[in-house]
Amino acid sequence: MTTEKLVSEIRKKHSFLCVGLDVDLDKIPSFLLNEEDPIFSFNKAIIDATHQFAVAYKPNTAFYEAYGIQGWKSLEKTIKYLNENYPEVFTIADAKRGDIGNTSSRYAKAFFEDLGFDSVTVAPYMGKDSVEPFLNFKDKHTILLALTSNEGAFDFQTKKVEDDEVYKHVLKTSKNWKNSENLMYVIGATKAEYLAEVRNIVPKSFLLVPGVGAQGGSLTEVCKYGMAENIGLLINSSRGIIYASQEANFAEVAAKQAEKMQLEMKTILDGIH
Ligand SMILES: O=c1ccn([C@@H]2O[C@H](COP(=O)(O)O)[C@@H](O)[C@H]2O)c(=O)[nH]1
Repeated sequence: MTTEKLVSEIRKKHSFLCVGLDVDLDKIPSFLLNEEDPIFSFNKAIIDATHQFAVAYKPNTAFYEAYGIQGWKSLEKTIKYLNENYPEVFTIADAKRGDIGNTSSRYAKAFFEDLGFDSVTVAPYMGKDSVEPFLNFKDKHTILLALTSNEGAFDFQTKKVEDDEVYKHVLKTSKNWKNSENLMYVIGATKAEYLAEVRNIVPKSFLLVPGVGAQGGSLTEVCKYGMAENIGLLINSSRGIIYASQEANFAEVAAKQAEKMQLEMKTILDGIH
């Protein structure tokens, strides 16, 4: 998907909500465990109920890999279902990959060509040659971890090297890589106070912002400091939406939560036009 199409969907739906599909068989309603593929059945119900309020879906691959080959099959079915039934939504494989170039090119092929995701999250730690193979794919997006939502982000990402914090080096250096127009960045919602500085470096880039809801980040604060002219934000909520209820009406309750966030987003978008 092109960035222009993503922006147009955001404007059409008045939403920059990304729903995280982090499926844990211990947390889904127990009656679904009788289904042939409980993970896919859960995802399908969540997607069908929430798609009008969301512009993106983000399965975190860990939650699928944890169930072996069956989990990977559920992931394949989920992305196929999204691409066939809701081609207008932006899809993110939250896989946090990155390796020597030869290996990264295989990761890129797996997520972009074989599975058909629009984007994948990548760790910047191994540098340019580990990321550029992902950037070669037209209309596919590489979402680089810059300043993550967890406490451990302060171990390295905010440490100063040659007068700049490491996350700023990630932003500044990656801007010069080949096909850098295909880059987006992860900035945690719990680090909203850093967003003004982030925007000084990457004024137009899309930011994937996890950490609202269960991790305590604030949607309003993220928008205050992080919103760009082209909106430039995808705000993710996983547990806060998909596990809002474990009862028979779980999808309906998830939709209510998604709608609540979408309405907050609409109010913010209306306020800036
Ligand atoms: O900095 C980061 C990067 C990725 N994540 C992932 O996003 C979701 C958040 O889930 P919630 O349930 O809404 O807290 C999850 O898949 C994380 O692995 C992140 O939280 N922070």
